[in-house]
Amino acid sequence: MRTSGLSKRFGRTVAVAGLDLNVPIGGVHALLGPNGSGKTTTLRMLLGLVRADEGVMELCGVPVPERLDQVISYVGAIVESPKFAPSMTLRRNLEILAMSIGVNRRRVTEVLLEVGLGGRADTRFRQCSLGMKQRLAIAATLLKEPQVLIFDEPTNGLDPSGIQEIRTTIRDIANAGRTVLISSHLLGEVEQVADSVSIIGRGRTLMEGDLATLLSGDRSRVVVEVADHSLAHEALRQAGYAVVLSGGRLHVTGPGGGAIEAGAVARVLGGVDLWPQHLSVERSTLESVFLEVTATEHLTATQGLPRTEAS
Ligand SMILES: Nc1ncnc2c1ncn2[C@@H]1O[C@H](COP(=O)(O)OP(=O)(O)OP(=O)(O)O)[C@@H](O)[C@H]1O
Repeated sequence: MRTSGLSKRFGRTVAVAGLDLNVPIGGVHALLGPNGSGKTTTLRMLLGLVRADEGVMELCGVPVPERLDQVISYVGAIVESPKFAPSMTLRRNLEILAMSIGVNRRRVTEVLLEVGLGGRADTRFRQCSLGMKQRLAIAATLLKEPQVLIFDEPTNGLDPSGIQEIRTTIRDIANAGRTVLISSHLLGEVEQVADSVSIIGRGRTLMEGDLATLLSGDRSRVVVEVADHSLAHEALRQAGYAVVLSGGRLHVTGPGGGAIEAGAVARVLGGVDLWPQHLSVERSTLESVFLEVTATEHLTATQGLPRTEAS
């Protein structure tokens, strides 16, 4: 899946602003962004539910929406809550759906097993927990044996055990060789389930890549506390570091987010006669990467700053 320069406005609201997205084949890819950053609109455009103003998109290797009809049967999606009959069992709900889309009834048992509902097939829909209902929705998308699954905020509104169930289900689907694209604003959830991630903010891609690489040692940062933030900030910036002030401390990352060494940071500060009261190295978590890239975005947007900085 791919988008390039994808844009969409709703009246005066810019929902998606030149979004470039590359979703690898296989595994779980997460579109991660704050509320209103354009995740749902992007998924809806990929599925032909909303028309893009500009840009190009590819789904399963073909341009969409132009040739969506050729690939839509390879794609299963949940972008809004599907409707099921409350008084019918899970199996019956899926059987009716299977008949309506020309899928053999035998497939119903398979998909129930795939989402871990094999033992609950005869439970009525209205007696199910929210987590089970969401797994049924996922089972419905699997009926056609799609290569690609697209789930918008799949754990929205679920309790911790429901979230855990969906996470396991999504992992199982990806482990079976399918590509799963999910949107989420929940960092912890994404960190536990995704293989790769696109961090988006205000309709644009801020960072994208393999999760393990994003969190690797190269992206660790040095946290320092000094008497004069402005002087330290300027000296570090001139030495090529990116600096964000947070919680009264400077968070320093290497040029372009590259490798950073605490000793080198201390030398720069010593060069302007600043001796840190605190200096530590922090390994990256998805939360720290997310805060770093979205802080840059916020500062750039609100203060017109040309690069990662705060004072
Ligand atoms: N149909 C619409 N009409 C008008 N504005 C819309 C419409 N759909 C989305 N928007 C606006 O576009 C922006 C992006 O919304 P979108 O739902 O794509 O973001 P999101 O990242 O999915 O957010 P959330 O996590 O809250 O679902 C928001 O400002 C939203 O209010």
